[in-house]
Formats: sequence, C-alpha cells, structure tokens
Amino acid sequence: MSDTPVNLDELRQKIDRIDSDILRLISDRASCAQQVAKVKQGQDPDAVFYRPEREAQVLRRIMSLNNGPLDSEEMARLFREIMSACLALEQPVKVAYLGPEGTFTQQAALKHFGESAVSLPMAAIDEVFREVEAGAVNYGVVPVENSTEGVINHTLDSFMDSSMRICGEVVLRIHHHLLVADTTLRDKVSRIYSHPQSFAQCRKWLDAHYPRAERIPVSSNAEAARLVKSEWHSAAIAGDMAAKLYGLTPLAEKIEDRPDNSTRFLIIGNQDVPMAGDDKTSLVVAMRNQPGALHALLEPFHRHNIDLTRLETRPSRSGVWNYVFFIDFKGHREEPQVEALLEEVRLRAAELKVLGSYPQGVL
Ligand SMILES: O=C(O)C(=O)C[C@]1(C(=O)O)C=C[C@@H](O)C=C1
Repeated sequence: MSDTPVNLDELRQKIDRIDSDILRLISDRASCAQQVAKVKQGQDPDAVFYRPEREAQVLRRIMSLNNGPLDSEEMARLFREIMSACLALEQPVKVAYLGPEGTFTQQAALKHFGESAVSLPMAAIDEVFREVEAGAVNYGVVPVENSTEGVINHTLDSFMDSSMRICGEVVLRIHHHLLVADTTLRDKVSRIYSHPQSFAQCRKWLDAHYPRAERIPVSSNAEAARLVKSEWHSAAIAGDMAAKLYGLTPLAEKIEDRPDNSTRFLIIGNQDVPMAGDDKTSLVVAMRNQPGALHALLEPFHRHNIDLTRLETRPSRSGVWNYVFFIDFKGHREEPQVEALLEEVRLRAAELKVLGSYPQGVL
C-alpha cells in the first residue's frame, strides 16, 4: 500500500507536520541572523546590518535551486519576506520613498525591503534624498526611468548635488487600472485623474475608450485615487496599491499601452556595496564642450568590452560644463577591468563621480 495520504484529513495532518518543520526552520534561521548581528557589531560598532549583495545572492541561489511547483519568482518573494523579518530582528530598517502612500514607489520599496521594513512617504524626490542624507532614515527609494516614458529627470538632478550612493535597484512591472468608487456612475465617467506619466503610458487606450473624458493631471496616482472617492462622475488611473488603499474597484484592468511597461527604481544610501557577482555601476560624468567629447567618453567602454545599459544627458547646472552624462553599465567598480576603465574615463572627463556599484535587481 502506498503511504501517500488520500483524503482531506490526512492531507491536512501532513500540512500541519510540514508547517511545524517550516516554523522550526524559520526560527533557526532567525536565531542565526541574530548571531550574525552580534558578529557584525563585534567587528564594527557602527556596523551596517542590511547587506544588499548578500540578499541578492540568497535570492538568486533560491531561484536556481527551486524545482517547483511554485515558480522561482514566487519562491524568491517568500524568502524575501523571511529575510526582511530576519533583518528587522538585527535592526529595524527605515526607508523613505516618494509618496504619498499607495504609489508605485511604495510598492517598489516593499518589493525590495519586504514588509518588515518601516516605510515613510515623502512629498518629493529631493526630500527622499535629504532624509537619507540627514540620517533620519537608513535608505531611500526613488523612480529613475520608465520603459515607455523614459528618464525621471528630478532623480538624476538630485544626484548631481548629493553625496548619496546607489545601493540597489528594483524593476517593477507597472499595471494601470481605470478605477472607480462604489458610488461612481460607471457609464457617466467624464473626468479622469492621474499622474502625467500614467496618462502618457495609457494614451492610446484612453483615446480609444474615453476620447471625450477630461484628463486631469495630479501629483501622483494615489492622489488621483483619493480624489475619485468623493466624485460620482470621475475615475482614476492608478495601480493595485492605490486601489486597495482607497477601496476602489477597476472598471478596466491593465490599460497600459505597452504590456512590458515597467519602471526602474533606485535604492539610495550611505554605503558602498561589495560585489554580488551580477552587478551594475552608475556614474555621472561631466565633459568639456569640445568636438568628439562623447566619442572620447564612450570609446574606453568599447575597448574594455563593457556593456553599457543606459546613457542619459542632462544640462549641467553649474554652467561650467555643458554636458553631464549619466551612465549605467554591467560590472562592479572593484573588478579589474572596471577599475582600468574608470581610470581612463577619469583622465578624459572634467569630473567623474561613481554613484555606486550594486546588485542587479533580482525580483
Ligand atoms: O548575511 C547577513 O549579513 C545577514 O545579516 C543575514 C541576512 C539574511 O537573513 O540572510 C539578513 C540581512 C542582510 O541584509 C542579509 C542577509
């Protein structure tokens, strides 16, 4: 006879036994993290407890070991939460994000740090920078680019004046919904609120389905959701978090024009992150305004066979240099060929600032 349980009671008893094992193992893991904290404190009284490179390695390892039936992303999300709780035992982590509550940036912060982190909404990107700089929070989360709408200039500009470093990145699939309240007259929607970026990401859908509705830009999707609560003829374009926060329901789901619509967010902090094995580096470089400046800047990347993942130009704010370039590439600043590259770029540039080397987003 097979010992595989066949009825509901037996299956539930089996699940109870497995849960007891999981409980014991998670508790063992948490005790281990407490010991790690003691070791870190013993090494350095100002020890940093959050270690992005280690977290990336743990999550990648879990994904590579996973044989289903849960898919690897789902499994990594579960481990994300276990690690988040373990880190909170070592030291509760405070994270500032571009608010208000219910924005995609809050979603990115939770995706990266897990639910055990304390997340605090800020009214503007430069406030997030200021809070981290002042030491009021440990880390900050800000959006930097969207696959449909391009770069978020406020974030790049904030890096020019700041000593903050990049400690990580998160990429979030952005799904927009057309949301209404219980009291909305669904066939009388004549006004739609959203953030200008979201309007741009859903433009074709809106032209096709609501060509005559007035589109009112507001400061965030969460604010759009809040406004809709009290208006019977209005709808908001926002994501799941804002819908949940304000108790709205979707009239139409996933209305973004591009199915791969995603936004990249950066984690800013005060620490230099060691190599994780699958890293990126971000730079800001000022070049003198002379012929061939861009070629001179990019040529060493080609020669050292370094994979550029992004290049943005911003007007210089000091007025002395005409071009400021934001460059992301694959590799860590401690790798020998990256060190050699940075040495060369430094000689050619008027100014070079390494914003950070950090693990590529895992989830
Ligand atoms: O390995 C460490 O340094 C730990 O503190 C343990 C741990 C974990 O739970 O795995 C927790 C927090 C860190 O950010 C990284 C990993």
